[in-house]
Amino acid sequence: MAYGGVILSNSLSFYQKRIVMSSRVLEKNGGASIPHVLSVAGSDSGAGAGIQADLKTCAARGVYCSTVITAVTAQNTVGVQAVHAVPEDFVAQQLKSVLSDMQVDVVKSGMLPSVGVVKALLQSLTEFSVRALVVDPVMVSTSGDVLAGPSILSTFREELLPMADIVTPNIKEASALLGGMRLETVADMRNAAELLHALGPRSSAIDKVLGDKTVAVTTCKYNYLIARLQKVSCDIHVQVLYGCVVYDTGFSLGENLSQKGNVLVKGGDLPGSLDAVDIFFNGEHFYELRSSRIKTHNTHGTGCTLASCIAAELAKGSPMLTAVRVAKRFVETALEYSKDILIGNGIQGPFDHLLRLKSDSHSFRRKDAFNPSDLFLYAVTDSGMNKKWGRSMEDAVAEAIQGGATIVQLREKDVETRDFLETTKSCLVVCRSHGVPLLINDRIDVALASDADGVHIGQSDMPATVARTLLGPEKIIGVSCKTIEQAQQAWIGGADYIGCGGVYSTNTKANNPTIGLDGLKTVCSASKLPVVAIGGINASNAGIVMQMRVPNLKGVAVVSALFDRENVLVETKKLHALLMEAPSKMQ
Ligand SMILES: Nc1ncnc2c1ncn2[C@@H]1O[C@H](COP(=O)(O)OP(=O)(O)OP(=O)(O)O)[C@@H](O)[C@H]1O
Ligand SMILES: Cc1ncc(CO)c(N)n1
Ligand SMILES: [Mg+2]
Repeated sequence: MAYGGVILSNSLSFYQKRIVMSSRVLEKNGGASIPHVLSVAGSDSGAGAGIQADLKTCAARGVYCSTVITAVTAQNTVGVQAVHAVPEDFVAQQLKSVLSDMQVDVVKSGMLPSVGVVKALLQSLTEFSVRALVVDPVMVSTSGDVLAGPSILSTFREELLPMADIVTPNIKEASALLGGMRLETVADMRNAAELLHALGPRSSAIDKVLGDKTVAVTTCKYNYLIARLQKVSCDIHVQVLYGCVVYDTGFSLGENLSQKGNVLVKGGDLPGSLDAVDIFFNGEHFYELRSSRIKTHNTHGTGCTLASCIAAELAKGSPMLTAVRVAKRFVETALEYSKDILIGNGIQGPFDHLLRLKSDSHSFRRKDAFNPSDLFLYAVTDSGMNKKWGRSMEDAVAEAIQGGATIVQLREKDVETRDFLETTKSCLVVCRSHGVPLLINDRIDVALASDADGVHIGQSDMPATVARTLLGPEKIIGVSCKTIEQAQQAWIGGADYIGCGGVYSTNTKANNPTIGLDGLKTVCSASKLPVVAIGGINASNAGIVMQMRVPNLKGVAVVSALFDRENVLVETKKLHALLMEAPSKMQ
């Protein structure tokens, strides 16, 4: 059938232009388009909810997030102390700045403190097309403070909800939107979801469409498609724009887009419920989404997080129900991870979106990035030796530390990766409980996976600069160097120390030319990094190495002299005592 395909509303032609424009930009920069959520919300100074939660959620989900700030709140774990609404025209200005320049996939709204701000948002959505609108109808914080007053209700109901692809009220908000209806059970929540759907999402957009006899435009469709409605004769058909090519889907409006709106009534605050139950209703089916209720006080911002995660998943191309399920799981995981963290003195703390702050991985962490005096007695393990003497790696490490080792490196050339990772994790527990850093030889992947303190790499491993990029600024990187040039490269690459040797010949490294005491002296004198001497060092020659008193030499690294012995504890103690006695620059 004929559908003309040429009659475009202003917004669609704008969008078309933008597709063309952005493909030009992509061509020019050789870049790729990335999923993008625009969060239109309030700032929470405590950073658990609002804009800050949205930024962290999108970062955690791998989606870019731009922000339009509607209000600045003075807020903490106790409550909301003050609210400063951003002037409406300034909200409009921020919307224009972002939407006129960036290709936003999904808009997520949170705190909209006044009717004027809602109108500014609605106005921009008619000017700039996006694929979806997620509305979190924020009204009252869990602490009971009002973030958007009752005067907003009719605008929410009549103008914002109808534009939404999904609306995510909590129990109190659903009740307020439905004129104070009581919500006390899951059955009440279902009822509310149905009523809100009837009120709601997308319906008036469609009314507007039907009222407009020439052309109808809807702003979104998933999976990177933009849907467009067009009135042709008496039929309304849905057309889909993919890139700049127009397809007619053959669906008529009634069967398709009228089902588009979705409601999620969140039950985080449902009294007396053992599970955290949310009700999802898409106009056709109800889904009861359940997860176990995490016992924690750290739930501030769950609502904002859930909505921005839904937005992030939609931006990546997920269908709605999948996005909602992923988002619920994301909140549950973050709450479980953060249930014991302590931030603030109030009754409802924030949680950790990036799953990085937990105290047990930090309690014995080095405070400073790297302390060169840790190189004093450097124990390097060897699984062959431990096997020979019938002890586990964990026991060997524990004995070395008890004997005075100040840093440990796991040097395991012949173990399976899976076993190595498990061993590393157990050794980390031992090392952390003594505040001793644990490094991994060569295996950056194992260091990352186990969250060890760093790596020691050789000249044939990855360059220090690549290791630094992979490991980030906080991890320790040591590099084996024999020459001044290599030491210089290690410094440029962002290493923390160098291992210099072999000073004496050794069995632990085949075909490794020794550089002798002279070579060690030469490299140490030129090095900009602290140095640990390595290679054939034992109780009989450690004193000689140390008494050289060369600059930057901070300690000795030992393999066989500690681990190719029957009693690691005794040997380490012996070497430690010897090093302590020596009049050297090392300490
Ligand atoms: N203790 C909990 N354990 C597991 N999930 C929870 C818990 N509390 C809330 N949730 C989930 O978090 C999401 C947000 O729900 P909630 O009803 O708390 O929203 P909200 O009140 O708008 O949040 P807030 O105002 O704190 O930002 C829902 O999916 C809910 O089921
Ligand atoms: C700014 C802001 N937005 C949303 C909420 C709801 O949690 C909050 N407490 N603060
Ligand atoms: Mg809540």
